[in-house]
Amino acid sequence: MIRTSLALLTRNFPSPPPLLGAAAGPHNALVLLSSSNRYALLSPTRRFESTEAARLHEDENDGQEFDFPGGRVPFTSEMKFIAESTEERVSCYRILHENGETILPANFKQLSKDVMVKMYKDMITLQTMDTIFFEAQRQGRISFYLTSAGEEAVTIASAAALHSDDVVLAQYREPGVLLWRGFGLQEFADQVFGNRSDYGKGRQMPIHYGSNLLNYFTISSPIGTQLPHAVGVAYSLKMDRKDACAVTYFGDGGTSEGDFHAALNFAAVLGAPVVFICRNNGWAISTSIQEQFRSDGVVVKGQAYGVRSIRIDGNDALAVYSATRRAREMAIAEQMPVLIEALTYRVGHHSTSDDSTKYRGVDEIEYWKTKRSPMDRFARWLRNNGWLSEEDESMHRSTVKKQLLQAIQKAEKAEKAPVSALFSDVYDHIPSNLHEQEQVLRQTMKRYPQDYPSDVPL
Ligand SMILES: Cc1ncc(C[n+]2csc(CCOP(=O)(O)OP(=O)(O)O)c2C)c(N)n1
Ligand SMILES: [K+]
Repeated sequence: MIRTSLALLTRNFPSPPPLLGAAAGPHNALVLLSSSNRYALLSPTRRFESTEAARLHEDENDGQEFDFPGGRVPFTSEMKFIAESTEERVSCYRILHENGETILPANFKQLSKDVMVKMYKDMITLQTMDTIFFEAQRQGRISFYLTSAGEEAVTIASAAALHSDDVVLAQYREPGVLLWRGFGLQEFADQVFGNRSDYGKGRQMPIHYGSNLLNYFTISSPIGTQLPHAVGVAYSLKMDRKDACAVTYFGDGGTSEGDFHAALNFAAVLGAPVVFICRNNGWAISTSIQEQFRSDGVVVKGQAYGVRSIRIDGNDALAVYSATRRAREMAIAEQMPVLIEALTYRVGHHSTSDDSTKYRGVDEIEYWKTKRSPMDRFARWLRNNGWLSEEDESMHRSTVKKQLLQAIQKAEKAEKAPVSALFSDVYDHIPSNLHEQEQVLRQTMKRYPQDYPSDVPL
C-alpha cells in the first residue's frame, strides 16, 4: 500500500521533496510528510473514476442521474434555485425551562451532583472575577478588561463536558473554561497585572490567558486565527491516535472571518476531531447579528461544508453540557468535526473600552439580564434538586471575593518582568536585529525615563 502510494507521489511530483515519514490519514488516505513541512494527501477512494458500472447504470435509468465525484446526482428539468432561506428557522435544543424544571428525557437524572455544583460555583467565581477586575480597570489599576457576563453557561458547562486532554483554543471571552480546568485566582490576577509571574511575562494585554499545563492555547487578539489552528491541533491528535479532540470557541462576529470558512472546510475534508463552539451572543462590538449575516445564524453553515451541526440554548447549562459531551464523543469516535451554535447574549459591554448603550437599548440588556439569565435558571434547578442552599452560595461568593482581593494585592505589588523579557522566548539564538532593537530601547529609556514605567526592571 505504502509502496503504491509512494510510486503515485513520485509520478505526481516531478521532483518529490525528501520524505520524512508516512502516516495513516483520514479515510485511510496516506499522509506523506516532507522536510518542507508540506504534506500530500493521497486518497485511495475512487474520486474521479466514473466507473463502467456507473455508466451502465446511467444508461439503465435513462440518464435520470449521473455519477459525479461525491456520489450520484439526479437530473431535473425543473429550473429550481435553492432558496436563500428555509420557511422555519433551525430549532434550538433546550432541556431546562426558565423556572428550573427539566423538559425531561428520564435518563437525565444521571448527572453527577459534584459536577453540577462545581459548574454553578465556577459561574459565581467567574461573575466575581468580572465584577472585581472591571472595577480595578475603572480605578486605573489595570489597562483593560472584558467580562463574560451573560455567557457563563456556554463556557463553563461546555468545559465540564470535556476531558482534560482535549486541547482548547479560545477567542477571549472564555476564561470560564480555564477556571473549570483549575487555573487559580492568583494566576488570573498575575496575567491581568502583567507581572513577572504571568506566563506571558506581561507581553500581552490583560485577559490574554494561556496555560500549557491545562492544554489551553494562549489567546491571540486577531479574530478567528484560533479556528484553523484548532483544526491543525485536531489533525495532529488524529495522527497520534489520541483519544482526545480540539475544541475551539468564537463569537458570531468571528464567523465573518475567512479563517472560519477555511477551518470548517479543512476540518471536514481532513476528518479532524474538532468541536467548533460558536457563542452567538447577538453583537460583535456594535455590529448586530442582523448586520453580520443574512443566513439563519451560524448553524446552517456547517452543512454546506459537510460538518454535523446543532443549535442549542446557550443559557441552558444542561443543554450546553449534554450537547458538548455528545459532540465530543462523535468527534473522537467518528473522527470528524462538529459545530455547535449556542444562542446567548453579551450582557456586559464589549470591553472596558466600550459603552454598549450607544448602540443598543437598555431594555434589551435588562431583558436578558433578568428574564433569561443562565445562572438563575441553573440555580433554580440545583435548588429544586436539593443540591444547593442559599447559605452555600453566599458563603462561596464571599470566600472567592476575599481570595481574589488578596490575589490582586499580591499581583499588583509583584515585580514586573525585566526589559530583556521583551526579546526572549521566541528565538533559541536571538538574531542581531533584535539585539539592536534592545539596545535602542535601552538608550531611549535612559534618555526619556519619564515616558517609561518606573516599575519595569532594567
Ligand atoms: C481580525 C480582527 N478584526 C477586528 C478586530 C477588532 N475586534 C475585536 S473584538 C471584535 C468583535 C468580535 O465579535 P464576536 O466574534 O462576535 O465576539 P464577542 O466579542 O461578541 O464575544 C472585533 C471586531 C480584531 N481583534 N481582529
Ligand atoms: K484569535
